[in-house]
Amino acid sequence: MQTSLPAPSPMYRWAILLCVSLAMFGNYYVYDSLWPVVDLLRQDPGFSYGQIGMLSSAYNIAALLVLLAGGYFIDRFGTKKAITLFACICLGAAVLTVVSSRFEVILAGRFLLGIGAEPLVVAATTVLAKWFKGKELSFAFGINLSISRLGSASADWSTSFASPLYINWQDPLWLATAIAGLSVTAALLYWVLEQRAESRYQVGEPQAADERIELKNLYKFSPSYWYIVALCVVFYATVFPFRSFAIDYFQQAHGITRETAGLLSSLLPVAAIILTPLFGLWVDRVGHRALFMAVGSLVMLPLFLAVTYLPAGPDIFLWIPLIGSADVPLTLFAVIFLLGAVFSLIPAVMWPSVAYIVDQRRLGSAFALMTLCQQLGWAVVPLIVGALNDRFLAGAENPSGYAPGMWFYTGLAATGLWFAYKLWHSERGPNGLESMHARQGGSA
Ligand SMILES: C[C@H](NC(=O)[C@@H](N)CCCCN)C(=O)O
Repeated sequence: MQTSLPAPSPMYRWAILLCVSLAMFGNYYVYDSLWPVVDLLRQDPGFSYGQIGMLSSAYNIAALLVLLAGGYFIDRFGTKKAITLFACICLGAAVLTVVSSRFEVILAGRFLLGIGAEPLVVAATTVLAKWFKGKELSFAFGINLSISRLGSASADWSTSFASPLYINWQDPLWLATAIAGLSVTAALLYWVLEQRAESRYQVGEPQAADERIELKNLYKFSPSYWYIVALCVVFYATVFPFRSFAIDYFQQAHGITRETAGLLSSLLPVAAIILTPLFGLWVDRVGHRALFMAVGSLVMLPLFLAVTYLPAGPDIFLWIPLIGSADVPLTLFAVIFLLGAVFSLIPAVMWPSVAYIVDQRRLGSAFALMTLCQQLGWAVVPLIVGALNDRFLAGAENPSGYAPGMWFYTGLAATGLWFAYKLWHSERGPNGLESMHARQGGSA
């Protein structure tokens, strides 16, 4: 066992965080770069909405197929090789998506992106857990997530800052390909830093050479892990699909314009960019991770019914610097702002919590399994909500037709609250997740 090496300096750890976050920025940018060219894809290659839907699903199907193997690869071959390989796959996917107008080629590009991008998220989370556990893990994860979400937001904003490219569908995707190149560069820099650290510093928990974990034990986890996974599934199965339907919902059910609806909806990632690291910093200081997750779930619980049944209230002036401004109904603003706060709080606490309850050697597998379960919920819920909206004839003439979908989201949020409570209940002891925070060294 190597225990005599010093711990890395804070500067070194933040350099690692920066490289990994830049790789994630590119990852999120490439994923979201397709949505602003949807209308151009419909005009020139002439794709249908059904085909666009397939481009979206191809990513999730690929992720479902590859995640467990991806987690194994990370734990078996290490994060240096994993991050670099997955970033290269994302770059290959970006190229494949842009080189041809043939639907099958673009579909293959999005499928390949699912193979690289989701395991890249898992590998990045594993790196942060290794380098920051017991220090400022939630804060570091929050910074990483903010930079990732900035990638998503930048893809949306590229319609403004790169507007000359939007004369055809390919040029914006070439920009995305260049940004995927930045991801690969950041991954290689991370490799160099990690390699250098191996001979100089003790990073993470010391491991004996013969401590390699057996494949059959790789996916055996405690009940607390499964409570976190269950919360993850219902949380993302609520927030991601709600976000997909939000702009249309605001237009149809609340009679606001597309521009205002878009601005309102963008409040969610914008709030997350700002608040996620702050919540991370807070939870690192005070611990009580399970309690924070329960509070987040509780805040989320009434939001979908509030947006359905509360009066719209007076208009307030919403201004997002560099993006735009509009008058928005107070109730919608309050609901989206609170949802944005929950979208910052729960991820900032939930993902790092796994690092405190799972053995470091199995973290890649643990994150991969959690992400796989997340994909399932995220894939199924939009189908259910879409079917409910169709069944109850939701639309501008019948806004109450959206209510069953909103009740469904509320049911999911209640289920999330239940799992957060179960987690809190099982982690209350002196060695539980509740008592771990940075000042204590944060180790289990
Ligand atoms: C950290 C978490 N990541 C995920 O949920 C990923 N599986 C999905 C990434 C989506 C890429 N646009 C998050 O983003 O909250």
